[in-house]
Amino acid sequence: MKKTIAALPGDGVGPEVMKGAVSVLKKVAEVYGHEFSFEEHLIGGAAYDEFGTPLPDATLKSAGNADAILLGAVGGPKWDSVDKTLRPEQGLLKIRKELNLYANLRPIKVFDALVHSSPLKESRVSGTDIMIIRELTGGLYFGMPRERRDGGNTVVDTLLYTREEIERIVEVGFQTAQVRGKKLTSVDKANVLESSRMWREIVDQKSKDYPEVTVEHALVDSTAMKLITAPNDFDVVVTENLFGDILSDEASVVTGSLGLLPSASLRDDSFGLYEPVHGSAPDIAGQNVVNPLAMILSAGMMLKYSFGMDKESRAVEQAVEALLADGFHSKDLDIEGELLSTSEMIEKVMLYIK
Ligand SMILES: NC(=O)C1=CN([C@@H]2O[C@H](COP(=O)(O)OP(=O)(O)OC[C@H]3O[C@@H](n4cnc5c(N)ncnc54)[C@H](O)[C@@H]3O)[C@@H](O)[C@H]2O)C=CC1
Ligand SMILES: CC(C)CC(=O)C(=O)O
Ligand SMILES: [Mg+2]
Repeated sequence: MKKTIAALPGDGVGPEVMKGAVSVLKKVAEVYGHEFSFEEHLIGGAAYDEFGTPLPDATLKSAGNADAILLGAVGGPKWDSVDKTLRPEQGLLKIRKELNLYANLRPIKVFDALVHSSPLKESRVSGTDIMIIRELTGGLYFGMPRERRDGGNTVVDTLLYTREEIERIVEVGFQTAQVRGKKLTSVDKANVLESSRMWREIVDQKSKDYPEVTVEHALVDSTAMKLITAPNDFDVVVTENLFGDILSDEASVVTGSLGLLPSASLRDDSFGLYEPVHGSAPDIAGQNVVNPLAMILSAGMMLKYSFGMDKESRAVEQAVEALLADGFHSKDLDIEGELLSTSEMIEKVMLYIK
């Protein structure tokens, strides 16, 4: 199969991990007889430095015309004083919104080789396999107004959702639960927030269409605790933008490292944007120590969700699983075995692709 992939490395560790995704995909193409071409474009702070905007029109246009998008990460202290509308993170929010990528899938899977490395009890984390489905184009990150008033002494952010926005993400939650363990945990703050109360109503209405799915409503604060104390109790979690952002970083503790979590941002066709859950990690950027596996696993998700290449996607996941089982690891992973640099990890994944 021939596919064009937009590669947007971004800032900080973004370019380092992007090299991993591109190299591994080239290896997959060679082994499985595909033709992948990569078009690289600037986004985030790198784009701001070059063009004065974190999402140049050319980047948006070619990314939108590609078969799928890979994105590294954006942001960093270098752009702290940039006007708020031009900050690197605004480029990321805008590409998600413009391309209508409203469903963010964040698998939280504990690899057998890493159950010891989790700071949590081994018996708790073993076998954990959660799919967090985060609404990605609404809520607090997008609602207007968002401003300072009264000479800067009052601030406003707006949590706004339409019924349609909630319905479509809740539908993704039910459909995912239907083909997985048939359990859906809907996470909200319905004891306080009006948006959460409507969210609950919609989940209850939709549950009538999915009688086989067991639905549980949970408040976000106690869910944050249970994700750590009983991660195995969760299967599919559906939640709004901010809660999903926070809970997924938290859930990375269960897996052993934030550097292991991939994500897919999808809409209703097969098009998608694939990026690690982590950010630009400026504290370790340029040191060849960042864990490239979250980005590589995101490329693996792209093969499955955008290209329908299930066996190729499995090959990527199995390569990662096998090299970890053999003890090869980056600095963030606390396991026995051989410590590798980022570029050595990438080479190793390529060798394990079968
Ligand atoms: N999708 C994106 O582009 C995102 C961008 N950001 C931006 O990234 C910048 C830094 O944000 P932080 O809060 O520090 O979050 P971060 O996710 O970049 O880093 C948090 C901590 O985890 C470590 N870490 C992250 N990824 C790692 C990996 N693959 N391997 C090893 N260690 C890893 C970092 O070194 C750091 O200590 C900010 O400008 C923020 O806005 C944050 C989250 C997502
Ligand atoms: C710009 C932020 C919303 C990025 C982030 O933290 C995320 O999507 O996980
Ligand atoms: Mg985040």
